[in-house]
Amino acid sequence: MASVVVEGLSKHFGSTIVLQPTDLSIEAGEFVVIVGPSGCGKSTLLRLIAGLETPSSGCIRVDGRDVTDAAPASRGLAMVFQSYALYPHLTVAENIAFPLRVARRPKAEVEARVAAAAGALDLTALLSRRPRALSGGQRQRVSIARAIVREPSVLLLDEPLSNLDAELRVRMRHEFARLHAQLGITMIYVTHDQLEAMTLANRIVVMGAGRIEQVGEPIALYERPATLAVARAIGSPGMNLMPATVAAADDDGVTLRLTGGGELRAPLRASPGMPVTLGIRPEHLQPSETGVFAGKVELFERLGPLSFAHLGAQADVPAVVAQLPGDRRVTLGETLRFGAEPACLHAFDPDGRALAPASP
Ligand SMILES: Nc1ncnc2c1ncn2[C@@H]1O[C@H](COP(=O)(O)OP(=O)(O)OP(=O)(O)O)[C@@H](O)[C@H]1O
Repeated sequence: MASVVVEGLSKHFGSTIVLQPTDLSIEAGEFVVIVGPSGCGKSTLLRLIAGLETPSSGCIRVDGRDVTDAAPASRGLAMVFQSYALYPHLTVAENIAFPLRVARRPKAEVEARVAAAAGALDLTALLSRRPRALSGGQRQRVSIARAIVREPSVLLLDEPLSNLDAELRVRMRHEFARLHAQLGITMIYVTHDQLEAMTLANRIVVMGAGRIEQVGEPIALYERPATLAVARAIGSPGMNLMPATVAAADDDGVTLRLTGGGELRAPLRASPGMPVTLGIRPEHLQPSETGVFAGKVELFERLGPLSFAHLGAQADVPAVVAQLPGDRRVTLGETLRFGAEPACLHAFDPDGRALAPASP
């Protein structure tokens, strides 16, 4: 395993800036997940680290060694792609062995390493099959085995599960967690999937429009998103966001006035008069006779253990999604009203930065 450090790394294609100068430091053995909206530059960052793109500026170090100008194969990294890119005419064993054959490793070493990689990915019984005789999940496991067979110090994964069905995604998610624990390898993993990010990552990197918005432990990003983009990226269903104004401020916090009406106290720091975006997660809304979040139920989703009520916007209240217990009965068109604990409220300034706590 190895550390990966990028400094001032940027990429533009012609006049289009795809990645602003970026710093990121990943420790040896860490599992880092990169999330962010489509087109924000996640794959570009991964491809730059892999050496599949040439940076416009900056440098990349793997375990302290500057690899910015090194060929991909000499960086000590391996990459797993969304499309498994297996050779259809080769067996599973031959596919896994391929990188070792290209590197002209001795036969006995190839056999031993293929057996070890196949064992780690539970593929031993399938070694003589060809890819067309495998399920999607098995194919993806072969592509991972092929990536780890050279014992890379860092494994880069670009949306490795996005071609799989929901059940397989869950199984493979567990595989990745197990593989990381077993091999202790540094992993950098790009995904759109909330659950993959929250459950697999030691740290999540949230990207937005060509730059890193925030880096931190999953629960820290969930509890204290530093920007509006992070608030949107972490949590499912997403945080409810609505316009408000700072009506008053004192040492204990602020009074926020919703644009449509209604006031809330929050232990945050801001100047009176400032327009803000108020944020509250669906799971933090509590049924309350006097709450300011209210509306008619337009959509009700029952997931079993819990439910989500989507309340339509009214003249004086914004649209919100609220989480309810799974056994709660709700009729469409019924009016529900919710309040929230002040400590659960988030607010973001006009530049999208989270307001600081009133007492740090
Ligand atoms: N070779 C290229 N030439 C021009 N623009 C490119 C090139 N490759 C990528 N881009 C642009 O760079 C931006 C970032 O692309 P990238 O694939 O890194 O995004 P992403 O966050 O991985 O997106 P997604 O989640 O949809 O895969 C996109 O707007 C894309 O169109």
